Amino acid sequence: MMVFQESVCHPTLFGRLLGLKSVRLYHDTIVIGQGRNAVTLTADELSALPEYKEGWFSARWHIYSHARELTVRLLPKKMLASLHQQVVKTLIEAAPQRIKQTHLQFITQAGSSYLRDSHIAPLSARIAQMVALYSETWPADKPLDAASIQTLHKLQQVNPLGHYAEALRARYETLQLEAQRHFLDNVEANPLTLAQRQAVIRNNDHNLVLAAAGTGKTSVMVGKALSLLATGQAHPSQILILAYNSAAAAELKARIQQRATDTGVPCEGRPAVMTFHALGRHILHQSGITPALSVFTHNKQALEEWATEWLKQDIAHSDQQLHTFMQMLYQPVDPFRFDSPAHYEAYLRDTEYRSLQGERVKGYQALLIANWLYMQGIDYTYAPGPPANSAIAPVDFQITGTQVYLVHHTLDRHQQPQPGVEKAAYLRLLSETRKWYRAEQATLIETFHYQWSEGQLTSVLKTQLSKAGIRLQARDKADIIARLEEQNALELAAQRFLSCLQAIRMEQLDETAIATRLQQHGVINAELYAQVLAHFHRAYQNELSVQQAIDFDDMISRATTCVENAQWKPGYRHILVDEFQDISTSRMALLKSLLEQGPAPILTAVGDDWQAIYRFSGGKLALTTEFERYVGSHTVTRLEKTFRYNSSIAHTAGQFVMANPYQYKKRVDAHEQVDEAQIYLLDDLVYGQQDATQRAKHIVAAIRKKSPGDSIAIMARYRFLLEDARTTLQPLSQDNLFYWTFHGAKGLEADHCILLGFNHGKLGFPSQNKADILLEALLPAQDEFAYAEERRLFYVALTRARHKCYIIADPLAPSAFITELTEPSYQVNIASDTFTEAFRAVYKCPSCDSGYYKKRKGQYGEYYQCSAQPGCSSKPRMCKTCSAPAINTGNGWLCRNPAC
Ligand SMILES: Nc1ncnc2c1ncn2[C@@H]1O[C@H](COP(=O)(O)OP(=O)(O)OP(=O)(O)O)[C@@H](O)[C@H]1O
Repeated sequence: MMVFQESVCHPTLFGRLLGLKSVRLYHDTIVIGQGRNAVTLTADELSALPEYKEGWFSARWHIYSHARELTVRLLPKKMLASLHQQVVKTLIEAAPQRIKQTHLQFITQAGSSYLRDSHIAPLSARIAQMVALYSETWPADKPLDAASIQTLHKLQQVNPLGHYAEALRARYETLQLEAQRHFLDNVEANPLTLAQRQAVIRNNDHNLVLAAAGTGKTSVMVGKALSLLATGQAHPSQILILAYNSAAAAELKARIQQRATDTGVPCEGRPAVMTFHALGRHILHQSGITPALSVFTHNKQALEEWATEWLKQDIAHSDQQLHTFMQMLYQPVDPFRFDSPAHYEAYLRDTEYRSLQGERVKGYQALLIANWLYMQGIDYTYAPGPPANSAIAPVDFQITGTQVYLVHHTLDRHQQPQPGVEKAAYLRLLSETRKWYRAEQATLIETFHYQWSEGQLTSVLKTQLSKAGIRLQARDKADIIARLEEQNALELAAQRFLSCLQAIRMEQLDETAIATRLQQHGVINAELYAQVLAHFHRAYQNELSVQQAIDFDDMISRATTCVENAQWKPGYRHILVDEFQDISTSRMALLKSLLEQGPAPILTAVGDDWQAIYRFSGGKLALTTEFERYVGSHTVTRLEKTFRYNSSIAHTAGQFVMANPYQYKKRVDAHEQVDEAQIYLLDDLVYGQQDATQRAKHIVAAIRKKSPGDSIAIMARYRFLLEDARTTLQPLSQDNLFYWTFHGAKGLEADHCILLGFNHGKLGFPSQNKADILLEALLPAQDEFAYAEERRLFYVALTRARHKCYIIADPLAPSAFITELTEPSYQVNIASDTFTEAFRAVYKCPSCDSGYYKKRKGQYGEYYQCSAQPGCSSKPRMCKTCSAPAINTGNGWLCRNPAC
């Protein structure tokens, strides 16, 4: 450090009268002026030698730093000259040392370590300052020593550093690849590939290791942790490794320890390998916060009971809450938002609206009317049936024991029906209907869609019914609540609220954010829902404080607060995160707090955007795909060589996942090249009967015969399918036979995989279960490609197999994925001609266009039913000649089989 001899130079008398400033040298600083307005510069900040300028009666002094230029005037010549000489002398004397230090800093940050983004600007500025100070303004009469000149010259050649960063990093990598060659050859069972080595060596502030399935992410995690220890870059306690779940954490921990022993890397106090939750618990514990874990975390039933009871109390509390609840019980839907009546009908087919009275009604607005009538104590008959005269429209309600009828029209204020409905025809029918009721001397009460959208529906109903002489006598609230309980409505609503609550907590949404999300998703009554959900969230938090307990989300969010408030100081210098594609907003917040509050730690995030399958539990894929935006500038290393599966599986699985244009494009090379397709598509027919698990059993037996020692995994989207398979396969030896759900198979591998359950429908794959629009809006955003997450899940499933993958599917009701896989470009080995389009066309339901006719067994023998039922109620017969489905054309039954 440069230190000045203390001295001061006050302005001349004239200068003082003008209020000009003094200059003082104190320790290593130059202080200009006095008191609060004084400007302070350290000697280290000077970017050029100061300039002394003499005038007639006084002198002035110019000083330069990187950030500013200062001039002090009207100073006594002699005093300023002496002060100036001292500063110049100090700077000159310090030159060789300062240049050396700068060089050392350069070597440390850009030569013997990976140049970090955060080091570029400060180091670059430092070099620029040295160059400016010691080469540009250097006095000719005091030559700099040769070594310093040479060093300065070298530094000048790589500045600005930003331009040379990649070259410097490449140089570092080359040196490290050589220096750590032996270690990286042996740290895992197989020598690491070049990309794996680069992922180990690269230590930018933020590092994203973007991989594909089976490319050895685990090897990178193990190799990186041990390399940091072996090269002395970190002490074990300075490394934190975060795994997605405890099984993965345990496996990683054991593997690191084993490999450390095998390679002789000292690993006492081995790196912390844990889940985000375990880290949260650790931080809370160390911060002296040790609340119990809520009973809700391990007893879902207790949680649901609490939520149901809370809802019950809440609606019992006020009429307004009950009213709100009744509006929210079913998701409001606006027929005018559908582009055709067919789409609206399809939506209605999939949604069952059940009124308080118990009947199934045709739409949301009819439901509101039915429930309102019930709550007002008015007995009614729903859809009393059209009168004999078929020229009039059917009405919706008849008030029991009266000639009062009620019809709700889907018309807007301008008498416009919903899109796709012909206005003239609608109005003609309406006019006929009115005429008919008038002639019958019956009262026809009419309500309209616009009254609902303008919030007037119930007040209109009230006025109209009173006018028609119907007495309204509100039912007791307790009766209504009892009715809701009988119908399980409170319990179902509580379950729905709880799913939303989970998303709200993982996504860390407040009331405004909830409302915004709901509005963006076009949810009707978004603000009302937001209010109620925020109210429910507060009640939940309150309940946890009453229990003096926390849940898993708290474990992470409260730990984040502890780190942010400096209640707990992180000491990690390296943070490695596995399965980064699945981390949630709240986990990211904890990670960010560690990065911001720690000793400038280095983050290495290892993930595969193709394998993001945990959106339902908060996994936010955008954190990976928009890493720059969420995390910051970074270095990407791609692992694109797979060791698990062959080129056939790599081709089919890769093409399948990349059919979604929103996924990253990757070229996955397989270690093992094969000429023939190794993914087989098989039908589920065994001796003419459909039985997928029997088919699986035959395949297992065949594999066992040919390759007795090989492992086999039976895999399905749903656990219940695995249970069925287990029962069927029970007689076979269970050695080396595994049963995995597609989600549970993440990270696992087997020689052969048999995949089941590719039906069409809600419990098929892809699942056609329509997600709740509320939950959809609250979960992390996803791309618009249909079944994007299910598609990734299929990718995970396909890539578990080392050798062969057998897909068993129903050719009569293939799911969309199977139909897609039969395209020649996928190069799947299709082992049955039942998957041809011509064959499928025979079974395709012409009524709903999405289902297939499936054979079922009933008490009177076999019959066909559409796989989209209950949404589709098409009822084909079985052709007496060829057993294919036959449909009613209006002129008789026609077999769908063209060859019949
Ligand atoms: N450099 C290598 N040379 C040979 N085999 C390797 C190499 N790296 C990893 N492997 C092997 O590749 C297989 C897959 O590795 P690993 O399970 O780490 O992959 P992964 O990227 O985690 O896959 P997934 O994401 O699908 O779980 C393992 O059998 C592993 O031993």
